[in-house]
Amino acid sequence: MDRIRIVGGNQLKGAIPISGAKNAALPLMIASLLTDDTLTLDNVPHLADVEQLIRILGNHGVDYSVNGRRESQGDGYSRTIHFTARNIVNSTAPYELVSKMRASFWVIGPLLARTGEARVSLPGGCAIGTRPVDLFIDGLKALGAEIEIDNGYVVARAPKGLAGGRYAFPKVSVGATHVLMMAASLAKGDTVLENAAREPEIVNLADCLNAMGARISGAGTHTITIEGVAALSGARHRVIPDRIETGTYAMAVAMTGGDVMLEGARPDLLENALDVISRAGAEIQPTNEGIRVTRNGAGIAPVEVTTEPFPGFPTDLQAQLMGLMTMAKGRSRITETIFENRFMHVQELARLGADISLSGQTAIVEGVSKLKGAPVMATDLRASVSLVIAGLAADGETTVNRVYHLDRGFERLEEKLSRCGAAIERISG
Ligand SMILES: CC(=O)N[C@H]1[C@@H](OP(=O)(O)OP(=O)(O)OC[C@H]2O[C@@H](n3ccc(=O)[nH]c3=O)[C@H](O)[C@@H]2O)O[C@H](CO)[C@@H](O)[C@@H]1O
Ligand SMILES: C=C(OP(=O)(O)O)C(=O)O
Repeated sequence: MDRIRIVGGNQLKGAIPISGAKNAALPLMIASLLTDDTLTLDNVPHLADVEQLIRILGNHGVDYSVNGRRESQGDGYSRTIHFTARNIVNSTAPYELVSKMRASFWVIGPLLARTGEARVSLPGGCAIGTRPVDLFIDGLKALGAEIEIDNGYVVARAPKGLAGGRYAFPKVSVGATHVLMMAASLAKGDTVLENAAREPEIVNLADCLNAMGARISGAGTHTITIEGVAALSGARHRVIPDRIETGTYAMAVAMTGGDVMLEGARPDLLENALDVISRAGAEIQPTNEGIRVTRNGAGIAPVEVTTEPFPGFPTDLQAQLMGLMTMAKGRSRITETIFENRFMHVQELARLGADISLSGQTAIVEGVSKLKGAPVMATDLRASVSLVIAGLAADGETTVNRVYHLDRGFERLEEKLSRCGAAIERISG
């Protein structure tokens, strides 16, 4: 199993290219199930989750080629992939595939809309929380689907097709908003989604669906309206830059000090997080090339932050912020409101010398003047990169184990950081 070895203490200086967003690429790839035409996606990141979803879509009959070839592009960076679902050969998504990646549950919307039936395994819980699917079920029922749970599978049927409807989410859900937007695009009549998620990835998907012929308005606001159409066509669409990767590297620079250009990053995708990072003492400068992050001289200032749906501070940056705050000059408070169990990095950060206590859903971080390298274990995707951030500033050597978590969502992390002067390497095997 691969590990990441870091010797802390180097400042970061240089440029980091920001990859296409994992959380935008996944729903866009799933949208290819909605048409028998080719959907071409540019800027698809080279990540374990993307490779896994390619396998899952293949099970339903989606063929793909990468820049005209079936294999990945040599350099391993974000690439163009063509997806074609000429026929849906299988509307069952089995447990073995769905359990490996939660977002694969989202195939339920397009499969049901296109074929009138879908049998998708319940994804089960995951390290960060129980993550139920009740909102997907209630939302699809509002579009006329008949749904039952059978043997661990959600079995959804709409023999005469889906019909437009109104659904008000009792709680904001990114995944359920993606799924209902896709399903409603092929329903008969109009759909209104209230209290919809407003994340940039929702807007990216709506733009792509509209390019395929859908009629969606209001994406990015609380209320999304979808006029159903009889069929969707192919399109070419670009995956937005990864705002979580952007925020992660900005925090890494805030942690080590230095001067890094985050190439291709879009400040409008993470205003709240950038504000927090500048309150912590880093200088954030949007430019034509991306976002320049610098921190010279002054130390890290403590902050009080609560995670919220977009445009609030993202839960996917909570662990990284905690890594940064371990060395702040004072006490920080970080409250997690999205997932009930997203604090597993606390124990691992403590192994590096961090002083963190938990009070319910709030972590109280007393900044320390020094961290000391140690072997640590990644427990989930964002937790793993919080350990990298801490390791970059810790004295001596930190080894991050279970790097497969990191590979789900960070393209060539060790290469991007070592090019900026970090002493970081992957140890294979
Ligand atoms: C692949 C992807 O894009 N993943 C992101 C997506 O996950 P995901 O789409 O799974 O997250 P949701 O927005 O759905 O979850 C938000 C909250 O709603 C709850 N919930 C959700 C659905 C449901 O049917 N019932 C229910 O109770 C969840 O357990 C959670 O507490 O948004 C999360 C919140 O920004 C991010 O952390 C994830 O990185
Ligand atoms: C939690 C995440 O992903 P997923 O929803 O796929 O678990 C994430 O990207 O941080």
